[in-house]
Amino acid sequence: MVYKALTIAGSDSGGGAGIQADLKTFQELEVFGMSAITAVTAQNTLGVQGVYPLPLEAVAQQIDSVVVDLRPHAVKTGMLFSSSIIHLVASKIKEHQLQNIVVDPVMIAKGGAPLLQKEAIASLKSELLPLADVITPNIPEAEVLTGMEIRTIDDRKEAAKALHQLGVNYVVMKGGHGDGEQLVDLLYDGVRFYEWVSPRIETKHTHGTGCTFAAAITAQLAKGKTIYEAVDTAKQFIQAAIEDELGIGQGHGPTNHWAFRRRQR
Ligand SMILES: Nc1ncnc2c1ncn2[C@@H]1O[C@H](COP(=O)(O)OP(=O)(O)OP(=O)(O)O)[C@@H](O)[C@H]1O
Ligand SMILES: Cc1ncc(CO)c(N)n1
Repeated sequence: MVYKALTIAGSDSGGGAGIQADLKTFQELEVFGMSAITAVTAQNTLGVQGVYPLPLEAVAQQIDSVVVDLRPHAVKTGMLFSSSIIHLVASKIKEHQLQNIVVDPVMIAKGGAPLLQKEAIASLKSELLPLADVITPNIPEAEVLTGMEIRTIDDRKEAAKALHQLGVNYVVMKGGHGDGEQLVDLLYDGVRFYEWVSPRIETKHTHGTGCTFAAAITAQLAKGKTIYEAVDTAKQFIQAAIEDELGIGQGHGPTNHWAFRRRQR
């Protein structure tokens, strides 16, 4: 059986985040990766130098082309940029009855460059989240989506419940932006909370951690793994990718997408 996953996201010319991180991660986890590019960014480890959204027609056609011929087992969304792209992606998910939808609600790049227009947040909540099986916000994204201030682990749990209420089946709240030496990632399935606690790795090379983590979840769901198994593997994947740093670029470098595979030997 060949498992297939589609990423609908922005291109990161620097190769560490966006479409490139997703495809590399799918490949490393032995899932055939396909893409529909929403925007091209000129980007490197120092920041985002340019953002060029594609015409809606180009985004629609890429999704149609992939789906009618190569039907994916799972779909990940990343940088969607505008409310019109969000509207389009939501209608394509419905039209093609796509399954295992993982929404990474990408809003800003590490250096602060906006990857989602402010006015698109309402469409993200009302149009895309009700179709999502999984959402993978970091803490600032969860704050924007819920309007809540998140300080404690209990706050994170309240926010996860609020996101679940918007129609998402599984909320995976990433803990990279928390403070303290321990990192806590949470999974909420509407009934129970599951936690992954790990030591914070001291490094500046964390460009694309969020994309890579969500892509690993998507790849595992494509293979039919449960959400718990998918998050567990994604956690090991990102841990290895941060630990075995490549140390490339002058700024916040990319993670190491082949580290997890090498450790399996
Ligand atoms: N310094 C770190 N040490 C260990 N794990 C980390 C570190 N930073 C992030 N992670 C892990 O990486 C994953 C992504 O988390 P994070 O909250 O950084 O996502 P993000 O902010 O969306 O990333 P980005 O926007 O850079 O793509 C989580 O599983 C998190 O626990
Ligand atoms: C294209 C793209 N998507 C997502 C992110 C978030 O890391 C980024 N920096 N660039």
